[in-house]
Amino acid sequence: MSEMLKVAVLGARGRMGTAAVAAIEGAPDMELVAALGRSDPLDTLVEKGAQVVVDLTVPTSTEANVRFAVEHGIHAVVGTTGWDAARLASLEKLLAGRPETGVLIAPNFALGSVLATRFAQQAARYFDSVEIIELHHPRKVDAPSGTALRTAQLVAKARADAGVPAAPDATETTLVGARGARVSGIPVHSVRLAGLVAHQEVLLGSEGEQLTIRHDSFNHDSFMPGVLLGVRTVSNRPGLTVGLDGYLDLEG
Ligand SMILES: NC(=O)C1=CN([C@@H]2O[C@H](COP(=O)(O)OP(=O)(O)OC[C@H]3O[C@@H](n4cnc5c(N)ncnc54)[C@H](O)[C@@H]3O)[C@@H](O)[C@H]2O)C=CC1
Ligand SMILES: O=C(O)C1=N[C@H](C(=O)O)C[C@H](O)C1
Repeated sequence: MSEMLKVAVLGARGRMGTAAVAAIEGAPDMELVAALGRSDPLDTLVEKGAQVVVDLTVPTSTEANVRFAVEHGIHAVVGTTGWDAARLASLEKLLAGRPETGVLIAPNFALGSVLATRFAQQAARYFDSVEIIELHHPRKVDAPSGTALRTAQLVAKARADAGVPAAPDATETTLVGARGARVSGIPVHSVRLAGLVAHQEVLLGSEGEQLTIRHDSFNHDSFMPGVLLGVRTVSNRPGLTVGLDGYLDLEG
């Protein structure tokens, strides 16, 4: 029998962390060696011999956690938001000195969400206008969501690559924020509403028609197959991968 993969979770008592701990404990090929909260020392990862760490913490903690893991040769699967271009570039530099270590930064682990973003990329060039609405529970600490940021960046790139002109918009706003925030030129609107979990709509419009690409996560279990896929794959993918789509065959 092959050896169990030793996995640790950071942010283990949060919404995602709690679900990840249960998923890892239920996986026949994994052993949960540490489940750490905010005040637990990162040295525990080394003491417990973690091979893969799953970071599900907060944007202000995640970079230091991942850097610690990489510096100690531990692969990292990261769901936490807050990884802007500067942080990613700095992490890539660190990984260059650790060529055997893999890091996955996944803005969204739900397969449906990954597919929805891919479909939006594919559709982006065919419509005059694109806007994104992301809707989440009110305890979410950041806005816009990491998923919306990535979707907007990929949609904008697809439109730029195809030479699509900027969306028509003659509006003169009388209140700041009325047209959402611009991410790579794409308007992104954030809704925070009691009862919601994680949802996103990409609205694509042209004269006389609209395409809506919507994904809904109704609970945190929706993210767990992606987390487990990340944990199983990361050690075979040295360097930095951004987006779970990097571990999936979506071309077929
Ligand atoms: N990639 C994905 O599919 C998903 C990503 N997320 C993201 O994951 C992150 C966590 O989300 P939630 O679980 O909803 O938040 P949460 O607030 O329920 O949990 C975060 C936990 O991390 C702990 N924490 C903070 N700093 C820490 C540190 N240095 N070490 C260990 N633990 C620490 C907090 O005490 C808290 O228990 C957010 O950035 C969220 O946007 C959430 C859902 C899905
Ligand atoms: O905080 C959340 O809940 C979520 N965060 C991620 C994001 O910001 O995109 C993923 C998902 O939307 C849930």
